[in-house]
Amino acid sequence: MQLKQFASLLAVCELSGNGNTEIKGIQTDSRQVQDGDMFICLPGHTVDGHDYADKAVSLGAVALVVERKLEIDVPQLIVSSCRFAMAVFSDRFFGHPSQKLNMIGVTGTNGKTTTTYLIEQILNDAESETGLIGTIQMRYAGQTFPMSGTTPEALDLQRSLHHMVEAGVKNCVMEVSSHALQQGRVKGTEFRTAVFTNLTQDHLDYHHTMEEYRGAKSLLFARLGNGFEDDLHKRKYAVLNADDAASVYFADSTSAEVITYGIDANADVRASNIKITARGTSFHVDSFKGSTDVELRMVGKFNVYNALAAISAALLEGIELDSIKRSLEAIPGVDGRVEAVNEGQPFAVIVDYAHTPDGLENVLRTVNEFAEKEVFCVFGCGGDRDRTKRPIMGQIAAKYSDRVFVTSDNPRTENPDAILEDIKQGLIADGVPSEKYELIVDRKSAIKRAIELASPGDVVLIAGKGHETYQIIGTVKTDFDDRLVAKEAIRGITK
Ligand SMILES: CC(=O)N[C@H]1[C@@H](OP(=O)(O)OP(=O)(O)OC[C@H]2O[C@@H](n3ccc(=O)[nH]c3=O)[C@H](O)[C@@H]2O)O[C@H](CO)[C@@H](O)[C@@H]1O[C@H](C)C(=O)N[C@@H](C)C(=O)N[C@H](CCC(=O)O)C(=O)O
Ligand SMILES: Nc1ncnc2c1ncn2[C@@H]1O[C@H](COP(=O)(O)OP(=O)(O)OP(=O)(O)O)[C@@H](O)[C@H]1O
Ligand SMILES: N[C@H](CCC[C@H](N)C(=O)O)C(=O)O
Ligand SMILES: [Mg+2]
Repeated sequence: MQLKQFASLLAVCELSGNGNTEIKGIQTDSRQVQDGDMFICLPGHTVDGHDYADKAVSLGAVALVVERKLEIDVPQLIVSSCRFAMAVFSDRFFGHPSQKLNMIGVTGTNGKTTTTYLIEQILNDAESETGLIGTIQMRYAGQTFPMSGTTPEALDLQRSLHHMVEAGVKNCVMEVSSHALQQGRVKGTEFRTAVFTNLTQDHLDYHHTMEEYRGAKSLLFARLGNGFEDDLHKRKYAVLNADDAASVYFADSTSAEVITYGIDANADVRASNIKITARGTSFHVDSFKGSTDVELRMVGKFNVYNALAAISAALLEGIELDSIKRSLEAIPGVDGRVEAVNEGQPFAVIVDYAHTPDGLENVLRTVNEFAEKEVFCVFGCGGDRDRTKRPIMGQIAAKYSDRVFVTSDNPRTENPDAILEDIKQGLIADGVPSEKYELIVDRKSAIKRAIELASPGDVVLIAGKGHETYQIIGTVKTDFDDRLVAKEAIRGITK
């Protein structure tokens, strides 16, 4: 594609230099630039991409996209927003891939990864080749790719969607984070269905207030378009959680047809007769396409919500309820979500990714349902992230556990002890007796200590890092896997 063709995609775009310059690829990271690339200078939260333009050119960039003209002798497109230009250019360069895929986006504070996994499985079982993008990985057509975050930047996203199209993928189910929505990472991506899981506190470091956070999430629904089509396959849907108050706001934000799911409130897809055991969760579901009973192998009432969201999205794809039921019942669970660690010890050890107040409360309520004796909770909170959730999570841990081991999550560039102190403030405010909790900054020691103190019939919940196989302390990422650390600790006591 030539530079002038990119220029023609925007109303406000000044072309400086040779418009016939051939563009072989697009890059936003100077370190990745190859010969013939166009380099887009993104003004970031920490550094400004404009400062890396020289480096990009020295590595072979033949054109720049900038918000202010740079004194570099190379053709440039001067635009008002490089982020917006990135979305438009990437979508066009890769041939509008989202229009060739059936896109299902899932947003919400908790449950996105789980819900996308359920939808992926149901669609794949129905022989509709499906790609997945989210926190744990990206995968399609038998290949898996690691992810550095939950939702990729527009450029990486459009490139990946293009590869999916080339690989013959038909559907793509992806997690859409509030950061992504706010930063326009999914601008240019056409979704057929947008699914909302729930809205509870998280990310207030970034979105400042719950209203702002909700506003970011609403963009997914607002951008759906109306999809008032005779052709069923072109219609658009908003799948909303009837039991979450934010759904009313999202229903107002969208022109698409709204399908609701829930347990308490009346809904188009509704569960009843929920039974939770240590091995799974069963429920009855009534939907606009019939009724059935489902036996999930995943525990927790929250997983009923995730299953209902997946059932709703799958029914909209025309998949039979019986087939959906079979797929859901076959799913063993999602990596690092209520994952049992079993080395033959006489107590349960559960690793879970709960890293928000609501997530922690849900998982603790769940383990309390099957704990024969005491519940021990090992958890921490991530550094350089929402600080206000820390004392609240401390209070929740103390409320639903018999013993709490406050430790480090990913401290990142914050002082790990200071994070533990923030959590402790919640415990003090609630008058939790000091014998009930310990502050152990080293996560491995905290896990070891909880496992050493556990007695037969107890449950040790290790929350916050789930599938993560690393720990970030400062800017250094080292290998760390809660499941492996727990196994090692169990072997230590059973030797
Ligand atoms: C706040 C935020 O979202 N930050 C993201 C953002 O970083 P940034 O704006 O700070 O970028 P920057 O480092 O200032 O760089 C600006 C530009 O200069 C370029 N650069 C930089 C250095 C260099 O040598 N050469 C160069 O060209 C960069 O490639 C970039 O284009 O753009 C980066 C590149 O895409 C992301 O990696 C980074 O995610 C950071 C690591 C992050 O932690 N993001 C989290 C908060 C996040 O987005 N999380 C959500 C999940 C949340 C949920 O649970 O719901 C997610 O979707 O992952
Ligand atoms: N529907 C739900 N409601 C509340 N909590 C949930 C729900 N589903 C999962 N959880 C809790 O949240 C944790 C994370 O679940 P999951 O990874 O599916 O969420 P996510 O939205 O993808 O998270 P992230 O924002 O990190 O991508 C789980 O380990 C569980 O403790
Ligand atoms: N997607 C979440 C993941 C948090 C996981 C937790 N282990 C942490 O590092 O804080 C976030 O970016 O806030
Ligand atoms: Mg996720």
